[in-house]
Amino acid sequence: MDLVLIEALKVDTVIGVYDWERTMTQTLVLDLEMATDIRPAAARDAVDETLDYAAISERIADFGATHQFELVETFAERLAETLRHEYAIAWLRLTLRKPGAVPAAKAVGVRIERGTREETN
Ligand SMILES: Nc1nc2c(c(=O)[nH]1)N=C([C@H](O)[C@@H](O)CO)CN2
Repeated sequence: MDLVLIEALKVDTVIGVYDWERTMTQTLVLDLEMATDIRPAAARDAVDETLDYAAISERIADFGATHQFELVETFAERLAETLRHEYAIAWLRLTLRKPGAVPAAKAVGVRIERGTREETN
């Protein structure tokens, strides 16, 4: 199965478990792999035959701007549900990092995989 990628996408959102985090926007960094067969799009050279990474990046930015969660787990799960509902994504791997949350770490976060990844030639 082929993958459409979005790497190191910055997403501004209100997120965190502490009171001080509820009054400010923080930036999450997102990596997304989405399984799809790219051959129809390649054959026709047509963006409407594939997962449009520009449109999906805008959708993710809008999701961040319109939702507030405490946990990165909740953000990841709800975003994955939303994308799989709105786009033909059979399988995805979403990595969500919260840079600076643990000063001694480069980043902390979660990685989830949802759906079924079919292997094709
Ligand atoms: N597994 C998680 N642990 C923690 C989270 C989280 O979202 N998932 N969040 C926090 C705080 O919001 C922290 O990021 C503030 O610096 C702590 N642990």
